[in-house]
Amino acid sequence: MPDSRGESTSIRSTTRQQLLVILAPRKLRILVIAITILTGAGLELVPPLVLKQIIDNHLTPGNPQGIWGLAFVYLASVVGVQSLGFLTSYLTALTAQGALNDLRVRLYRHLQHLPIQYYDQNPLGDIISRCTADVDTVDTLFSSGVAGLVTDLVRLVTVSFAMIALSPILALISALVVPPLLWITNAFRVRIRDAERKNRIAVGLLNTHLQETFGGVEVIRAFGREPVIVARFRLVLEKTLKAYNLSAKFSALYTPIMQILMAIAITLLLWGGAQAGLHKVEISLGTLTAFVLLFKRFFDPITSVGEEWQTVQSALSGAERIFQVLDLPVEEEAMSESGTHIKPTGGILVNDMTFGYFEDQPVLNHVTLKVAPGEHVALVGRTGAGKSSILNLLGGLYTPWQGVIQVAGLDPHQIPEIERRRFIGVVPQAVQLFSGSVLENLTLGDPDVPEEAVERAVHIAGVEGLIQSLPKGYDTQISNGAGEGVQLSSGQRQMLSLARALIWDPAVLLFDEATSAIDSASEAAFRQALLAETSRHQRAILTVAHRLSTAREADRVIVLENGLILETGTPAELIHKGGRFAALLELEAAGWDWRADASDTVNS
Ligand SMILES: Nc1ncnc2c1ncn2[C@@H]1O[C@H](COP(=O)(O)OP(=O)(O)OP(=O)(O)O)[C@@H](O)[C@H]1O
Repeated sequence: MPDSRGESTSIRSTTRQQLLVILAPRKLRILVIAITILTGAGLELVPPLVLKQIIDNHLTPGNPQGIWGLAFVYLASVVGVQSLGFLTSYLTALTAQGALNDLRVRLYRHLQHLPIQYYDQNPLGDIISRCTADVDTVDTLFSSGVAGLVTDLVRLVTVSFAMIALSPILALISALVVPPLLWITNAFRVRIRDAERKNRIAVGLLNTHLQETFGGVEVIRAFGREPVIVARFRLVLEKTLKAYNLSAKFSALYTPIMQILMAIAITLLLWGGAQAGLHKVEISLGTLTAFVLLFKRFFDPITSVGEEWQTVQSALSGAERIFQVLDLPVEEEAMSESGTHIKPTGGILVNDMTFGYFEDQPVLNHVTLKVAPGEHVALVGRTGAGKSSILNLLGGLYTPWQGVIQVAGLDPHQIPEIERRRFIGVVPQAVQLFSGSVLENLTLGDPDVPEEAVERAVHIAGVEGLIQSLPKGYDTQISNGAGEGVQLSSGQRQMLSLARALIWDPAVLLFDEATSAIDSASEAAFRQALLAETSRHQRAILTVAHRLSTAREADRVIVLENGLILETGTPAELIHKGGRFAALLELEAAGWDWRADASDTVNS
C-alpha cells in the first residue's frame, strides 16, 4: 500500500523545487531582499539601545552633552528601518508579480496543449480556479507568506540576542510568557481557520445559488418561481452570515487578548525589574526601558509567525494544484519544416477504427468510411450514435484505439498546428464566438488572411447582408453577454462560424449540425453556394445532419447506430432499399421526433 504521508511529502518537496525554479531567474533581486531584511532587523535594535544610552548616561546623571547626537542616531535608524521596510516590500512584490506572470503564462500555454480529455474530466470552474485563485495563493506565498516569515524569524533571533545581552534576568522573565503565548495563538488559529473554512463553504454555496438562479432566470420567470427562489436565497444567506459572524468573533477577539497578554508580560517585566533593583541586582532605568521596547518587538513576530506558517502551508496547497497541471504531459505537436507548406491531398479516410472515451467502453466499433475530394457525405443516426465522436477524431481532438484515420492525406495528429486551418475546417455543434470584432472572430486573429478570402467565405456563408447591416460592419464588436457590442441570434452566430470555417479554403470540411439554427431558406442558399464552390475546389465534406433534407441532398449517406455503420449509399439507393434511412425520412415527414426514439419505432 502506498504511504500517503510519504507521497504528500514528496509532492510538497517537488512543489518547493518547482517554486525555486520559478524564482531562479530572479536570484539577484532575492539576494538584495535578503540583505534589506537582515540590515533592517539589525537596525531595528538601534532605537531602544539609543534610548537606554540617553536615559542612563544623560537624563539620570543630568548630562546634556552629546544628547543631540544620540537623538540624531535615533532618528536616522528609524528612517533607515522604514526605508529598508519599503525596499523589502516593494522588491518582494515586484519579484512575486514577475514570477507569477511567468507562472500564469506557463500554465495557460500548458492548458492550451493538454489533451482534450483533460477538459472532459475536469469541471471548467476548477480549471479557471487553478488559473486564478490558486495562482493568487502563490502570490500570497511569495509576497507575504515567505517574506513575512523570514523577516519575523530573523527579527526574533536578533531581538532575542539583544534581550539576553541587555539583561539575562529580564530575558528569563520574558521567556516565561512564551509557552502560554504559543498555546493561545495556536488555539485561536485553529478556531479562526475552522470558522473561515465554514465561511468559505457558505460563500461557495451562495455563489452556486446565484450562478444557478441567474443562469436559469428565464425558467424561473416562466414558471413564476421568484418568491421561492428569494426565500431559498434568504436561507443560504443566513448560513453565510452565521459562518461569517463566527469568524468575525474570533478575529475580533484575537488582537485584544494578545494586547492584554503583552501588557501582563510588561507588568511582569516591570515588577521583575523593580525586584531586581531592590535586591541590588544592577538593572538601570535605561536597561528596563530598552528592554520593554525590545520585548514589544519580540512579541509581534511570535504571534505572527504561526499565522505566516499557516499562510505558507495553505499557499503551498494552491501551488501544488498548479504544478499538478503543469506535470501533465502535453500532446505531442507535429512540426512543420520551416517555410515549406505541406500540400493537402485526398479527402477523408477512416479504416477499421474503434474508439471510446473510457476503457472497455467503445462508442465506435470498426468504423470504415471514405469521403472523396469533391464529395459531400451526410452522417445520420439517432442521438448518442457516435456522429460527433467521428468528427472529433477527424479533427484530431482524440486518438483512436485502433485503425487508421486520414484527413487530406495525413493523420490529424501529424498536421502541424500552423497548417491545420488549411487542412480542416470545422463547425462544431456548439457555436463559439469570442469577445472581439466580427473580423477578429472570422480570422481568429490571423493577420495574414487576405481580404478576398474573408469576402469569399462571407459570400458563400450568405452573411454579407448581416455584416453590412451591423453598425460598424466588420469592426462591430460582438457581445457575449458582457460589455458593449451587438447581440447576435443563434442562427446569425452559426452563419458566422460557417464563414470562419471557409476562410482558409480547407481541403476537408467537418460540419456538426452546422446549420441547425438557420432557417430553411438560408440553409438551402448556403448549401447551393457551398456545393458549387466545393466541386470547383474538390473539397471533401462530411456533415452530421439531423435535418434529413440536408442528408437527402448529399452525394452519399452513412447511417450510424450504436457506434456501427448500419447503411451506406446514395440517398436514392437508401430510399429505394427501404431500410433505416427510408424509415427515418418517413418518420420525419410524419412529424415524429425520430432522433430520440427512432430505433425502437423502426425496429418494431
Ligand atoms: N467527451 C465525452 N466523454 C465521455 N463520453 C462521451 C463524450 N462525448 C460523447 N460521449 C459519449 O459517446 C457516445 C456518442 O456520443 P456522440 O456525441 O458522438 O453522439 P452523437 O451521435 O453525435 O449524438 P448527438 O446527435 O446527440 O449529437 C454517447 O454515449 C456519449 O455519451
